[in-house]
Amino acid sequence: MTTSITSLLQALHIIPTSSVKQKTSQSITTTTNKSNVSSPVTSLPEICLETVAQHDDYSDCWIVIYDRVYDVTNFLQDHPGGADIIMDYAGRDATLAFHGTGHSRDAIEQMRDYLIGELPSKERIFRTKNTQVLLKGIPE
Ligand code: HEM
Repeated sequence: MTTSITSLLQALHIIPTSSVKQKTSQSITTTTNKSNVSSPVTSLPEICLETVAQHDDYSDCWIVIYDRVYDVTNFLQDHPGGADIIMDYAGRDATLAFHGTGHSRDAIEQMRDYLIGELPSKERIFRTKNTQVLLKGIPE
């Protein structure tokens, strides 16, 4: 369970993917993470929730997942779960619905194609300084 949460957080670039510390009975070794995860996002434009809310229809649909903003307008018709289910969250935060649906690693990788920005720090829920504290126990 911890492993799958760690993988999800790594794939979403909430925690680093570069290395994974593995505890063995004799020593702690550091190994390279060989999973097929692209390099972390560096800098993204800040987009506030008020702006996201203005993009809430089929011809212009933005959503927020884990404090990152995605323009999914061109993906709606290709979404395997259908356009309507995403439209329920158009212009809003869809993190819990996205996470609750149990998307595959491929789906998480695919999100990158639609990434356009991230929330300003004061509007973030997941990627905050406190999150870093909460994630302290998770291997980097
Ligand atoms: C950029 C955002 C999204 C991407 C790239 C994406 C991608 C995908 C992909 C590739 C699948 C196929 C199964 C899998 O590989 O996991 C899928 C299925 C699904 N997605 Fe999404 N999705 C996105 C957002 C959402 C959101 C916001 C919701 C919910 C509100 C959602 C609900 C679902 C559901 C219910 C399925 C299952 C469809 C089925 O198996 O019948 N998705 N999505």
